[in-house]
Amino acid sequence: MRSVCVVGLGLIGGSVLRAAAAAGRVTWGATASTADAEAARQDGHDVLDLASALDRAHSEDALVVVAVPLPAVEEVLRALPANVRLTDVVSVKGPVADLVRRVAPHARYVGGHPMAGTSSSGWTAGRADLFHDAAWVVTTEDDADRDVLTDVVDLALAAKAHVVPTTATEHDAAVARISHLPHLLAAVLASVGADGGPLALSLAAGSFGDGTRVAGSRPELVRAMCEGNRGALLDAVDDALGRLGAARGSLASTGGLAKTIEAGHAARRALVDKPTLTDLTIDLTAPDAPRTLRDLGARGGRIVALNGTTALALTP
Ligand SMILES: O=C(O)C(=O)C[C@]1(C(=O)O)C=C[C@@H](O)C=C1
Repeated sequence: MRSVCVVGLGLIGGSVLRAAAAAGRVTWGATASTADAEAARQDGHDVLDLASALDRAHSEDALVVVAVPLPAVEEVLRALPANVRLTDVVSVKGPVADLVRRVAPHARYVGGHPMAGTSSSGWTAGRADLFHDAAWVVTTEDDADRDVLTDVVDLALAAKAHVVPTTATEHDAAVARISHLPHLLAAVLASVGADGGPLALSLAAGSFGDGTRVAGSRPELVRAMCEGNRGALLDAVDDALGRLGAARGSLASTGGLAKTIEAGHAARRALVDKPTLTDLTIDLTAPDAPRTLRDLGARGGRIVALNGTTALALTP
């Protein structure tokens, strides 16, 4: 079992460290936050300064997991020893891959992104079970290091997530729609509601609470996430504005909103209805493995188990 070094011990990094430790891995971490470091140590985890944590990762051939916000990634990459096994959990993949190519081209990098979180932050908000049943994206570019790909899949499965393979570009376009746009819409919705005054807020119930939950996240983290995916997010915002404009038009002219509401209802049902899955075995070391995995991800398939060099995957 590969050892795991987590850099950044906030909600996500702290949860990765806990999950890996709970799965029996040797783990240690590093963080620039004194509060997170103290809290993690109090919970019995090994927290080192960044240089020592990375040195140890190098000498023990561990997997380094970068779990800091995008604006802080470059500094961590600059501190990396040569040829280290590297992944990250940042919510955009293209910009991180570009940084790795520019700043740490020697790193053996495969991007990752667990699709789980809460609106809380910091070590104390983390949980070992945060990733249970969550999707954990693994980027499978054609030149992906097969060994590190296996390490990242293995870590995700140890955290009881399932792995969704895709490319950085496809990932960024997808999360713009299902994560970054919702964060932006939640911020807008929260402001619109609050501007309704004390009466409106005193009446706020399920729909307003659900729709604005993530507006409670730390603003600088949401900002880093959205700005880091600017191009894809602008496309998603344009799409949303177009649909909102059409809905406004039909509400104003005919009073009929049926099309918008029925389309949304069908889309939501498709999200909730689980596809039927069948077993499939993939050799992760095969030359065409990245492409095979990407095809699987594009069809809504996922990796749910690893057996040596093979992944047992389920596909619709
Ligand atoms: O559930 C939440 O609070 C989240 O915001 C989690 C969420 C999302 O669903 O948008 C946010 C960012 C992560 O990169 C992945 C998942």
